Amino acid sequence: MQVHHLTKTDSIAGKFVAQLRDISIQNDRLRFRRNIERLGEILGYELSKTLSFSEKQIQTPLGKSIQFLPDDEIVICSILRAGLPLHQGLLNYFDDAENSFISAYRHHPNNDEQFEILVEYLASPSLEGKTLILADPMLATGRSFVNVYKALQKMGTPETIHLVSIIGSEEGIEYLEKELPEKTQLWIAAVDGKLDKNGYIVPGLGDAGDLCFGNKLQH
Ligand SMILES: O=P(O)(O)OC[C@H]1O[C@H](OP(=O)(O)OP(=O)(O)O)[C@H](O)[C@@H]1O
Ligand SMILES: O=c1cc[nH]c(=O)[nH]1
Ligand SMILES: [Mg+2]
Repeated sequence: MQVHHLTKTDSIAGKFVAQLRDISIQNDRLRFRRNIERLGEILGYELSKTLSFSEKQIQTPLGKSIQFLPDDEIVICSILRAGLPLHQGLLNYFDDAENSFISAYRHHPNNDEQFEILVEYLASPSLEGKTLILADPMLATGRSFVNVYKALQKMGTPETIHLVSIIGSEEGIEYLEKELPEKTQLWIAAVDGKLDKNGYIVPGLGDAGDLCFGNKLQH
């Protein structure tokens, strides 16, 4: 797996990540969602440089212009809930992409720290031969990305797989490297060192789904 780590080099993306993390700013839900969306736009722009381009002739009012345009058939798939604003950011740039939605949540069967990832809802076009962009802002244990990837296999085999995320853990990235095809590319804004006993990224940002949309009951 190739890892593209955005905030290794300084850019305005670092400010958006800082605002997502900052407890004095992150409870402004509108700003929180918009910062995820902005990072989706930036990560989407970066990954667009790896698409396949071909020459097209464009007629302007004054003449003809040669432009190189992407040929990839893109499907953006986001993992509910927290993937929604990231999905919107990607869709702002890949506006003619097809779209998939899939749910994944942490189910705590014994009301303790142990959890399993349940994947239930899936709506997707065929992925056969296409460029799949799988979006989830948090990559903690990596089990949501992997379980979702497995659930998507019945929709066909994508030609290219891009994972887009905002904050990941080193452990989660190692798990993806073991479980996902080698050709997978990960586009991520920041990588943190640790997970706590509840599987949350430290320092991370907290619970991305709740910060976007409000608390949910555990079940
Ligand atoms: O790498 P993992 O250990 O699988 O953790 C990451 C997952 O956890 C969060 O979802 P959550 O289950 O909180 O659902 P939500 O988006 O509905 O809040 C996040 O959005 C990822 O999907
Ligand atoms: O740190 C984490 C881990 C899982 N889900 C989140 O929203 N945050
Ligand atoms: Mg959550």
